[in-house]
Amino acid sequence: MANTLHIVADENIPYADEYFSHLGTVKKVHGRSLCAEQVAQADVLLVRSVSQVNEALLNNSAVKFVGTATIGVDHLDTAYLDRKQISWANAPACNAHSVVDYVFSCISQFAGLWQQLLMDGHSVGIIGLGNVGSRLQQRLLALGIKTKAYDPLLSDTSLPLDQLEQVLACDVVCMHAPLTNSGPYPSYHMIGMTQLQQLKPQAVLINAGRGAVVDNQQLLSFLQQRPQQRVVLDVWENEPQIDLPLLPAIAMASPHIAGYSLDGKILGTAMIYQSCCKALAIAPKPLANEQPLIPFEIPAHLTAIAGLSYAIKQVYDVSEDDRRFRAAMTAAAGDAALAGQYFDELRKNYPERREFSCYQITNSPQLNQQLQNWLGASGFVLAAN
Ligand SMILES: NC(=O)C1=CN([C@@H]2O[C@H](COP(=O)(O)OP(=O)(O)OC[C@H]3O[C@@H](n4cnc5c(N)ncnc54)[C@H](O)[C@@H]3O)[C@@H](O)[C@H]2O)C=CC1
Ligand SMILES: O=C(O)C(=O)[C@H](O)COP(=O)(O)O
Repeated sequence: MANTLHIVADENIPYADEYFSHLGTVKKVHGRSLCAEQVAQADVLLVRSVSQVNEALLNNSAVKFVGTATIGVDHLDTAYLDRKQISWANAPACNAHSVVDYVFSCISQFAGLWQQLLMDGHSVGIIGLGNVGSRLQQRLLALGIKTKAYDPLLSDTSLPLDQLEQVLACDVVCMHAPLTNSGPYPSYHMIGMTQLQQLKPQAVLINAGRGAVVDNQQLLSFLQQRPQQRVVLDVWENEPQIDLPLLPAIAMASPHIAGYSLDGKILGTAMIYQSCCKALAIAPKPLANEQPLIPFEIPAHLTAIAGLSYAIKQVYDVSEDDRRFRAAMTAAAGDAALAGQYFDELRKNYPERREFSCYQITNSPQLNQQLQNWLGASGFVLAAN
């Protein structure tokens, strides 16, 4: 079967040619406007979260494998795919550390927040303790920060789980639940006015899961009543045409890029390549992806908290995402279609961002012990003494 497949791939899947071209022809498409005609002749379909993969798209095609280079699968009608015996795969955890880096960068944006979490016993609540939530929890616990976690679908975890009310009462509340509309705990609009009112007034709410897990209209009403509440949104209802009046009320805003580290994206491609080869019984070709560590220094005079914030902001400053996003939305001047176009363009042209684990702090032996410990716990690589 090798070299004969018709592969249709979202143009925003990095290294699709490098991975897939030995299997056949790779045709690039615009993911958001993908239509049935474009997949009619395809054997393999490779998508991102912006393509709805369902009966309407695949009914007249011979697609045998669908791969999504993402963690989330809410854009796939997996029941349909299973019924039609079309193999499919996502890329679990591919960009999970990227999302955790995003949360760390957000925490660094709020003056005094690291101090409160690291020194004053403040806590982080996590909604959805899967691949992202559990990695976030591990890094926070390694820093000595208290966490609470709500995940009603997990029965087996070594750490105790909490009620939603307890998680909402934390000082930082991070949402990492997938978007689901069915089952015993559908997440669609699970955070509405009632839950928002349970937040502490000084708390920070971060949604880096899926937009519609938070009811955006109720969020806007809530923020009109409580404008000082700090809310971070990476994901929005009805992307790319977000509710523009909500934006000024949001403390830190980004266009669904929490998982957009280069490392997470490449891993997503590699994972669906492996799954595709397995599903079609093709031997995968070995592809080296070893990247050297990036050397990085921290001014040795900094206190531990200042040093941690410095390191995070130097390698990934989410306020730059916020600035670009607001500028683009302002330039759209209330034109919803244009705003949607700019939202997608920001994502398509996202600057290269590497994960914390790609950076080696070369002068770490000269830093104070507390800072060394915190940098290591945050995911940075420390140079040997
Ligand atoms: N903003 C971004 O760029 C990114 C967003 N995501 C989103 O984050 C979500 C989570 O990613 P992973 O942790 O890798 O997924 P996962 O599938 O490993 O874990 C999700 C966890 O959420 C739990 N969950 C399901 N419904 C819930 C509910 N109603 N309340 C609380 N918990 C619930 C599940 O039991 C599971 O443990 C993805 O589904 C995706 O939608 C993922 C990557 C990047
Ligand atoms: O992996 C996921 O799930 C995500 O949310 C991705 O970061 C989404 O990226 P796109 O597929 O929308 O480019």
